[in-house]
Parts: sequence; C-alpha cells; structure tokens
Amino acid sequence: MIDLMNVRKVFNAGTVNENVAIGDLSLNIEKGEFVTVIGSNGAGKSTMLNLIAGILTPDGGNVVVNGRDITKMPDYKRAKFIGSVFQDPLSGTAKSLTIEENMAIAHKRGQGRWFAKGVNRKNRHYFAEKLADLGLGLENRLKTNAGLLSGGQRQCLTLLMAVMANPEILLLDEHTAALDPKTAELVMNLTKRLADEMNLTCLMVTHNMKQAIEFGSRIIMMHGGEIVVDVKGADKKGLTVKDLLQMFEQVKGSGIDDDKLLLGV
Ligand SMILES: Nc1ncnc2c1ncn2[C@@H]1O[C@H](COP(=O)(O)OP(=O)(O)OP(=O)(O)O)[C@@H](O)[C@H]1O
Repeated sequence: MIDLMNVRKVFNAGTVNENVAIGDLSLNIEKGEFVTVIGSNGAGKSTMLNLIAGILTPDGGNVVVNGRDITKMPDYKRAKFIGSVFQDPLSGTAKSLTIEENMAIAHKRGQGRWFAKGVNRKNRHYFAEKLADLGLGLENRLKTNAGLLSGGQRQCLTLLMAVMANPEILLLDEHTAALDPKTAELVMNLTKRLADEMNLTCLMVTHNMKQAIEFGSRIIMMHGGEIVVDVKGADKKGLTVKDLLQMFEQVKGSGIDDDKLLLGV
C-alpha cells in the first residue's frame, strides 16, 4: 500500500549543519495496518510522515502508494488520499471560520476544490450528522467559530475533517500529546473508530508506548533516521512496554536517555 524505497532526507546538505534525518529507509505498509511510530527525539519520525504527506521531498529514493510513484507529487494533490492530523490543536482548523465553514473546506478538498467555505443546506445536514457521531454536541454549534472550541473539541473536529475527503491513509503526528489524559483517550478512541470503519491505513507517531502497544497493529521504533525495531502479528501479541525498552537497548546497545520516550512507561 505504502512503499518507502531507500528514502533519504538530508537537511542543510553541504553545510556544517548537515543532518541526515532519514538515511536509506525502506518500509512497506499493508492496507489497513495501524502502524505506531515511536523513538527518541530527533529520530526522524515526523520527517518520515512529512515525506509521505509530501510536505517534504526526499533527497533520494521513492515514495510509492498503491503502486504509483508519488515522490514528486505536491502535498495538495496527495491530500485527496492522505489525511493528516498534527500535535497542535490550533493547526488543523481555521479559528476565525465557523465549524461548518471549516468542514466545507475539508469536504471540498476531496473534490480538488480548495478554500471554498460556502455551505449549502444539504452539506449542513451532512456535517451535522458527522458531528453528532462524535457525541460532543458540536452538531448544535455549526455556526460557532472553531477558535472558541477546547483543544480536544478542535482535535476531534480536525480528525473528522482529515477523513472527510475519504482518504486511504491517515497520518497522525503526536495528535493527542497536547491534550489532557481524558481528552486524549476520547480522541484516540475516535481515531480507532474512524480507522476501523473506513479501513484506513494509519501511521501514528507517539511518545506514549502504552498507546503505541494498545492501538498499533504494528510498532516501528526509529533511531537516528533508521527503523531499529519492527514488530507485528504474533510477535506483537502480549508485548509490554518493558519488552519494547529492552528491544531498544538491545538494538542500540545503550539505555534510553530520553524522558519523553519514557513517559508511556
Ligand atoms: N526543517 C528542518 N530543518 C533542519 N533540520 C530539521 C528540520 N526538520 C527536522 N530536522 C532535523 O531532522 C532530525 C529528525 O527530526 P524529526 O522532527 O523528524 O524527529 P522526530 O523523531 O519527529 O523528533 P521529536 O520526537 O522530537 O518530534 C532532527 O535532528 C531535526 O533536528
């Protein structure tokens, strides 16, 4: 489904600040897999997601989706089949637009029409239905500016918007990290439900290893721009946070010195 073939990304190439963020990385993800991506700070997790989303272009290798080489395809074209949600609840929605205007933009994205925020009656009904499904009462606040919503409400709305164009792929970059535990749980449950219902192929970056184990059908650990652990199927069954930590230490031959990575323990 998603094939990263010998992908490489170097920042500030040829300067004293040259940084190989991703070095010759290959990864094949099957349709419907829910891949959780963990690893220490600067491991290359966000870079990998950005290369798939088209926010970054690789310096080498190829990004292939459903057998089609999309390495050079711009991000706005990929948005038809790739939805993304990032950490900052403020980044996914336009705060000065109403809930329904935000949803209208997301709805049109799938039809290749951008920034059309007009809402007709049929769409309004459709948006209200989708919002009612969240169970947050947002269907009664269609004309409320998104800026007035809480972080959790905005992140739920962002999720809904990310899948409105019926993407095949959903990229989640620490999308619950800025939320309190209860709200994070709500957003995670919604994520899982949407992923299952729509048979989405998901990549989710998280620093929470418990979350990685609970939600991932496959767990990838990155370090230094490489995939150092890749567990799925029978190997994933019964896997604990302690096992993950041991795997990391075995592969890298060192302890984990990253507080954020340990948060999920
Ligand atoms: N736009 C950029 N310009 C220069 N260097 C960058 C840029 N983006 C990322 N990097 C560097 O590339 C490396 C990988 O960064 P990346 O954000 O992918 O790591 P990460 O695993 O997502 O880390 P974190 O968990 O801290 O978010 C880091 O060394 C980072 O400093």
